[in-house]
Amino acid sequence: MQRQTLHNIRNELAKFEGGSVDLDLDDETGLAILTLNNPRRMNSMTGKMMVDLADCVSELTKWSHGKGLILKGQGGNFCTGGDLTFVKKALHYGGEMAAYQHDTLTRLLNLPLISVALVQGHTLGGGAELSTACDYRVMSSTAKIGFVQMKMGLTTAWGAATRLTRLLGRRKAINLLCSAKILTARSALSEGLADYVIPESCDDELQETKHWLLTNMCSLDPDVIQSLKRLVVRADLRSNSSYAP
Ligand SMILES: CCC(=O)SCCNC(=O)CCNC(=O)[C@H](O)C(C)(C)COP(=O)(O)OP(=O)(O)OC[C@H]1O[C@@H](n2cnc3c(N)ncnc32)[C@H](O)[C@@H]1OP(=O)(O)O
Repeated sequence: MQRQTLHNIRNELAKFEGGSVDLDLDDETGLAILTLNNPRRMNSMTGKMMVDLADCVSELTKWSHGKGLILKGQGGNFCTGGDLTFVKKALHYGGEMAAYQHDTLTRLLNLPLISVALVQGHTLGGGAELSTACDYRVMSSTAKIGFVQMKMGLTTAWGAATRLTRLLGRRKAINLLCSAKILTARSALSEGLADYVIPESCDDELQETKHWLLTNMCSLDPDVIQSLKRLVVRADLRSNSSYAP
């Protein structure tokens, strides 16, 4: 989509206030923490949060010290999708909102950083979609995740149908999207949607996720990691060139 069009959508979305998306860069570890911050509404996303997220992703593209990124929610839940108060007011703007989120989440997934969604508490609808815009999903043992949009008569709108199909294959993607079932962390792990379930005994899940990322994927220099991720993105785009965007 044209940058000018995205710019116009951005100006409209910014009018729907509430919450924020906050970015913390740590040059020493090379890890960035991206936090969805609307905890009274379970970190569901307002228009302003969509704009914040787009800005954070743009800032991350310029971060030369970066190796990894953890996307999380504030206060024990990841995200319950679109903020329904905002979504109801912006129903006439659904197509534009979807295009804007699609652009942001594609840029997020293709960042030259290894990204992990720390899935805690409720992760529903658009929240489940957001989690698929990361390379990996680490889940709290009590977390639940579900693509529940169809219960509201909606399809996924933030690109998850494409990303889930790439991640799990057609059969599993269709099943998760068309059943709207809500998976426990254990079921998500066995389906291949989650990559690691944090042990119940853990008392600092963010620290555990940082450790998992640093030891498994981010032990090399930032230059090497960023180059490898770019190669993987290029290979993925080439092998999926027949997909609609
Ligand atoms: C883009 C399209 C989409 O994302 S479609 C999917 C939209 N999301 C949903 O349908 C989830 C809606 N929320 C729920 O079903 C429940 O809140 C769930 C997550 C099951 C939690 O239930 P429970 O533990 O009883 O908490 P609760 O309902 O009292 O919620 C606490 C406060 O959070 C709010 N909240 C939660 N999710 C949203 C949301 N998506 N948009 C706006 N507000 C949300 C609730 O309204 C509640 O607020 P309040 O305390 O009543 O002021």
